[in-house]
Amino acid sequence: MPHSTTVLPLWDAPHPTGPVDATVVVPASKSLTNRYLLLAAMADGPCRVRNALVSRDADLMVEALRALGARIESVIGEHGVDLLVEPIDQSRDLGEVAIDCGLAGTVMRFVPPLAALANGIVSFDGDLHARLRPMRPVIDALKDLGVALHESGEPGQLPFTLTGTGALAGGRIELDSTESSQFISALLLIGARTLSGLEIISTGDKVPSPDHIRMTVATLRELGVRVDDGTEGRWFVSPGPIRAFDLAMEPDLSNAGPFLAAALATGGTIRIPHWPRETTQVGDAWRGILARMGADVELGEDSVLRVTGGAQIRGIEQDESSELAPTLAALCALATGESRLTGIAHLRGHETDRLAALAAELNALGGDVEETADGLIIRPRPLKAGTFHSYADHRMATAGAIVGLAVPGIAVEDIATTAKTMPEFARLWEELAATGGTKKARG
Ligand SMILES: O=C(O)C1=C[C@@H](OP(=O)(O)O)[C@@H](O)[C@H](O)C1
Ligand SMILES: C=C(OP(=O)(O)O)C(=O)O
Repeated sequence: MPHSTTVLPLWDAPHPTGPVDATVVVPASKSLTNRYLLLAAMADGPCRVRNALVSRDADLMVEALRALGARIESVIGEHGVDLLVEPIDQSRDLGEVAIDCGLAGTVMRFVPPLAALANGIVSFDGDLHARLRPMRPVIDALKDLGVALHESGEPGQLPFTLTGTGALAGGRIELDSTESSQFISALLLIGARTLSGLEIISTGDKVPSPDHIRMTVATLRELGVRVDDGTEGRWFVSPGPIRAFDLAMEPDLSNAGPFLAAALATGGTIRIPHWPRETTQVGDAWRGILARMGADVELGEDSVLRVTGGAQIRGIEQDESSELAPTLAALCALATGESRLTGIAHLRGHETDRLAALAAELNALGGDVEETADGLIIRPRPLKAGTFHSYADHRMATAGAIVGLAVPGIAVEDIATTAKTMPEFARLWEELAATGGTKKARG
């Protein structure tokens, strides 16, 4: 998809004149917050989601669940915002409700199966870019489960309307999840609330972002749901209650990525407190990735992750970097050797076609980025000043900010798009950059 022709504001990416040295408190995980919110709406009692993410995607989830009858109240908690959730009463007649999915994959994929369990006529739509994101496997799975669903836009995409009858029988669903792990997660999340449970079979060659499916399974098990994932490409969720909970959300380790990248891009040090010692978040992979790229990485007893960049950034070969890929690609463009990112063909169906967008933007600045069938080959070249377009994609905007640390004169279009998962990004980034010294920056 070409970048927007609408004139969007430009943000002068901060270009520190020396190494940064900062501690950054990263807001809560989108993937965890939106999973726990959805599960709270189906739980067997009131729940508390502590230190919840407050961002566009999380707000859209809250509004979607409220539209389906959940009562959600926001209170100030010990470490941030806590959300108190009273579950949905499936027998209550909702009438007709409309749900705005924005550009949130977790809302557009996870909420329709929940709506099928509620009692009402529920329509779904989202941003213009959202209408391009694949939805076919969720739509077909719901139809296979007997849900009346009318596609009112392009086939297999938003918008559509379904009629929930307050119950789903369950059964066996086959679906091709090559384009997103969220199709499988969406069904796993509601499986326990169907009458006979759900058997989910993945028919595609591979399931992308497998860490996110493991996160879904772990979250369900934590709340007492029985999930059999013993056979590759098959899951069975037993019917049963979802236990009410009171749990705190971890910081978003994927969103920690751009800040950690700043240590490498400037040869400085970044500390991220509250780094979980055990986690299902894909972002924990930063520790290994950044060490392989030449950084000193240490997770202290105090749960602070400290990353210090070296004199150079090493190129890397990385498979299945999932939502980490845009951040990684920006860092690879600043490296001294070639990088190959593989196993990320499905990024073409993310907020934008990320493979095309990254290649276009880095090459426009003088880079040498080649799109392959399933990823990117990035050969470092000296980059020049210019505009980095965001394509309504928060991770494109943060990739532009990373390039701006090393290259003077980068203007990032629509930095506000980072509100999808981190509304405070520009402020935190400016504070981080201000810790740079006065020596001339590399690049
Ligand atoms: O389930 C989730 O929370 C997510 C799954 C992944 O989606 P894909 O499988 O489409 O990559 C990831 O990229 C997205 O940011 C969040
Ligand atoms: C792919 C992403 O988001 P979504 O949850 O909208 O799929 C992402 O945040 O990188």
